[in-house]
Amino acid sequence: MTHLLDVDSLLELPGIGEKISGKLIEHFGSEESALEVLRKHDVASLSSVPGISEKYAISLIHEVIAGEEGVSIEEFLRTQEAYSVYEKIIGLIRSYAHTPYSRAKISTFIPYPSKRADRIKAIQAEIEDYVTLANTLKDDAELNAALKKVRHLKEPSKAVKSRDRAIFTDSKEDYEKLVRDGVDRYLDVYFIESMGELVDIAKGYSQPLVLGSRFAATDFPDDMGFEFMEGGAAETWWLAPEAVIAFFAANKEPIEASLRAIKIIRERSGHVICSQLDDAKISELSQEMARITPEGELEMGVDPEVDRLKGVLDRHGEAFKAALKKANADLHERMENNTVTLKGSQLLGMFGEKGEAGLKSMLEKEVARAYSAVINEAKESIKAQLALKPFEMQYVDMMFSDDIVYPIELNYRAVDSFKSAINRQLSKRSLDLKRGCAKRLSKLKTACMEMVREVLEFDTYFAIGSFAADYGLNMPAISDKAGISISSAYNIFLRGRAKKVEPVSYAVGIKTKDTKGERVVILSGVNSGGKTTMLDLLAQVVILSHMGFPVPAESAEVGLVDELMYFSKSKGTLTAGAFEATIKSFSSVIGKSRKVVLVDELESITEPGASAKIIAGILETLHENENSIAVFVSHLAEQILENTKCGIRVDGIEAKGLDANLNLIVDRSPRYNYLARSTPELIVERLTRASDGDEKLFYQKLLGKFKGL
Ligand SMILES: Nc1ncnc2c1ncn2[C@@H]1O[C@H](COP(=O)(O)OP(=O)(O)OP(=O)(O)O)[C@@H](O)[C@H]1O
Repeated sequence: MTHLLDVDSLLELPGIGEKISGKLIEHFGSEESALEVLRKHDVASLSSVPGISEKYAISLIHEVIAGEEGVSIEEFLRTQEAYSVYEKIIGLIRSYAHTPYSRAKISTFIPYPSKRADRIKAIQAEIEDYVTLANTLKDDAELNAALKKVRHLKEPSKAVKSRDRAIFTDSKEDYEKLVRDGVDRYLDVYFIESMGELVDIAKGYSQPLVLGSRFAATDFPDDMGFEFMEGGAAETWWLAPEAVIAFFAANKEPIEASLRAIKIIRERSGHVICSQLDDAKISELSQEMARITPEGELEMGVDPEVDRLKGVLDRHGEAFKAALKKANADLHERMENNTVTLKGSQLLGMFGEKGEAGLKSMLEKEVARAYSAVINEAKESIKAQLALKPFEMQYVDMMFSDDIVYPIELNYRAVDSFKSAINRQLSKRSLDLKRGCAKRLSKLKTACMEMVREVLEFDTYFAIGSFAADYGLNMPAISDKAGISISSAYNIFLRGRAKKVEPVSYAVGIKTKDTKGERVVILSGVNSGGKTTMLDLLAQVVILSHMGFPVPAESAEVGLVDELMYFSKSKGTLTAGAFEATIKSFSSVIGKSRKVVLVDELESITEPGASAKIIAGILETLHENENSIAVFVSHLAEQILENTKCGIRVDGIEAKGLDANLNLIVDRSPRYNYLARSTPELIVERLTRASDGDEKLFYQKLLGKFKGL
């Protein structure tokens, strides 16, 4: 078995060839990152690689575990039925997980053999805490809703590049660092070698930033607006705060959901989670996250000035249009109501030397008052509507012509200057605020990623705890010698299938007040009594307890083994070839290894006489192995016992009678040392009670035969 810690190439791992290795490296970026995913047993990430199914990802992780722990799932679950029971249990637990990550991770829990009793006990201790926790929190709707939104954090896939800002550097080192940190995804970054080159390219940007001191002393044209900064020292949060914020913005939902989940878990259960982030850090991170939108912008309400400027940009068009419309209407109305009275001399002046010009200037004076009044009203309304500051009003002033024009129109150049001025203010103020935000967030990135990982890990254990709490499971006592004893137990697969599940008690290989700890037993009983259900239950108990999980019993003791063999009922008499194959598969019971063997009605593989001999032989072999226990369900107990001399116990599930609805009343717990017969008598009694007339008389006659009448 290959341990991952000793491996530096994926190809050294079993199950990974050139093709898969290539896919993993391409997807995770490097061989080391791919190995890290395997080391973390992260099935969800593995199965997100195109071409890798979840089933294959799970089997790869099982290989990894086999290498790390020196155990393998196939060595424990030795038959297909044993594996099916394991898979069904895992399926049930998976339905309690809230995230694809934890759902997949649950499939990495496996049963351990007896040599890993330490591991089993360690898992037991951990799971027990989560069962207690789940009893408090499993139905907490808020917590469940929050957990559903948690997923691994990812680097943002798309970046919006600034068109105004760019970084120029003459240092190859600085340039490479900027590219490495992903700053070039958000701002253009240039490596420049000459001043001429710098000036040429920088012309295209309104906020060029030069890193390094080489060009600082140079005289540049004033209007280029260069900002200079020492290279090396500049951090990403300052140079491109959007690069830092983008990560948190893209992951806003899972981060905020994790924060909510942590708060609920801490407040409502006191469970220790994410100890590296105390309550103060959690609130700091929550506050920072509340400041940014999923698009990486500042949330409304963070800064009133940014909100005002954004409001101006959003609403200025409408405000200008409305003010202009009103100004024209007002001017029209004022002039409608205006009459101009001319004195006689003014009237005569019209025909004098200055003629029309004199009249126009006289009328202008009359209109000017009304014009300036409506223009002033328009400006005031724009100022009030957009909450403009005095210096911003300069641009508004320039929008209206001093000369009277009708209809009044806006000077669109002035409108553009106004918009640019507002935009400049907004980007400067946002940049300052984003830098503050990015500075604080950049310090929290590692802790934040760790936090989300822990919450996902929490959900895995919380799902196991919730499953155990929901099914009322209890931790079994673990012992050394092969054996199982369960009391008030029930088969978890019956839930939802049987109307009312009756708890059962049973023991094999462990001494109780009714048994001597016999290790090999035949379980006989009425049809539909619950024998198969009992075998399934025993398999569940063996698997769950070897995983370190609680079992479906009020109390249980389980002796650790190394293998589980479960053979289910064969569907009818087999062909000679299939019969041979089945007998061969039973040769695996040979050997002294510690094992639990469960077999359901092996007799149906061939005719009863031959079956009884074969079963007797197998039971004898198992009886010789001190380290194994076996339960064989069979209707041939008497014939089997005739074929062997070794002391095999026979237990029975017995029908006690018929209930008011003529259904069999079965005591589902096997009676020890009791050969339960199939109960044709009860069937005949049922027919008697359910019929009348001649038919009833006929059944009564048959019943009489049973009663010796
Ligand atoms: N403890 C129990 N509580 C409630 N219902 C049960 C219980 N055990 C078994 N049953 C129900 O009884 C029915 C028969 O069970 P099962 O198939 O295990 O019987 P069986 O003895 O193996 O029958 P057969 O001899 O016909 O194979 C099933 O429908 C099962 O759901």
